[in-house]
Amino acid sequence: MRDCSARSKFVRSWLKQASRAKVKICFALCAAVVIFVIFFGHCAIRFFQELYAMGKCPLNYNEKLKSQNELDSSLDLWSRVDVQTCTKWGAPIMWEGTFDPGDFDRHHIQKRTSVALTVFAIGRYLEVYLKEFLKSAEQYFMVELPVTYYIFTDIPEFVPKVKLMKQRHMKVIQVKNQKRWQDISMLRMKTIADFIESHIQHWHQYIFCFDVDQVFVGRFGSEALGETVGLLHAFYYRSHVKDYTYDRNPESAAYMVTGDFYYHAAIFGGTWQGVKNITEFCHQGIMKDKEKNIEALWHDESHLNKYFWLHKPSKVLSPEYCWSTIIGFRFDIRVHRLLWATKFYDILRT
Ligand SMILES: CC(=O)N[C@H]1[C@@H](OP(=O)(O)OP(=O)(O)OC[C@H]2O[C@@H](n3ccc(=O)[nH]c3=O)[C@H](O)[C@@H]2O)O[C@H](CO)[C@H](O)[C@@H]1O
Ligand SMILES: [Mn+2]
Repeated sequence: MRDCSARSKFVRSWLKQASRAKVKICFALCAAVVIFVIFFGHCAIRFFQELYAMGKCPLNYNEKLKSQNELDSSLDLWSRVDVQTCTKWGAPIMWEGTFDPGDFDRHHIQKRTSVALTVFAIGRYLEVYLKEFLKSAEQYFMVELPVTYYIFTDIPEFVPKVKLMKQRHMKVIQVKNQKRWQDISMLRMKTIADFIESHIQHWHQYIFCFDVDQVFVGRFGSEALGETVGLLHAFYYRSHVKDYTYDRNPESAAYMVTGDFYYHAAIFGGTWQGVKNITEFCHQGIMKDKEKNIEALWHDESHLNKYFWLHKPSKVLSPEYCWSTIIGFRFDIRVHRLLWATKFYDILRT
């Protein structure tokens, strides 16, 4: 009897000690996670984000896209099973490994494709970013094709001289500066729409519109060309749709409840007709908001997201096409094609 009660006493005290040890281990683990998150901040959160699966291409295994465009239907979508390689409406999402760069280049050289690149460098953005942007574009942007850079600036005389390759041209267009950086960013839509009407439609089949605060570091080639082209935002391509930062104000023309992806406005493109539709739509939305004295959460980007929700892009670029090293290493980003430059908002923005 006595033996039995001594044993149960021993077991109880052992259990007590074990549960105390468990509590201590749990506490230590929680503290480690909190310290990791505090010290590595956003990086820690983004590290865990990679574990969140992207959507799935709705085709059967090894099936090709059913596109009228022979190049899209030749894409090897199943060479990348770690990422989403097509959208639910059948547009390709361009990832390293899914396309043959030579096929696209040969096709566009034969079609005599000519590309316009628009970039705005207003105020201090001109001296800080434009030279590196242009120099790197000469190395990596559609190098097999004729390209004209259209540079919109308030101080044309400060545009840097950059040596251009054969078939490459540069034109500088003077525009007014604006009091607020938000207006500089938003007014680009109107300026681009007008310029397509007055000039680009007569000279180029395709146009790509870029932010200036970025640098090309790898091929950004003719595989990116399509009717309308949107870019997956590097910070959100593995986020849940409810975490996308769409405009949530029902009063705004950019208001969205849900969507397909979160697109980054630092790059968009397409045929001149496609980009004219995009930029006119965004400008009209921006003006409707101005009449109500409101502004969408992420300005032109919120309106661009609304456009691509209502009118699906015919091609989507993976975040390889505009990566931010702040996010850190990701297994699915096999090449960097363009990188965000360092942002100096406090000294650059008006
Ligand atoms: C992380 C982040 O905050 N992203 C938002 C921010 O992008 P960004 O922080 O990338 O915006 P940004 O400062 O690069 O401005 C957009 C572009 O407008 C031009 N520019 C702008 C200001 C200026 O004084 N001079 C000039 O030339 C320039 O080409 C620049 O690249 O703002 C955009 C406004 O559309 C979008 O809302 C983006 O989601
Ligand atoms: Mn930018």
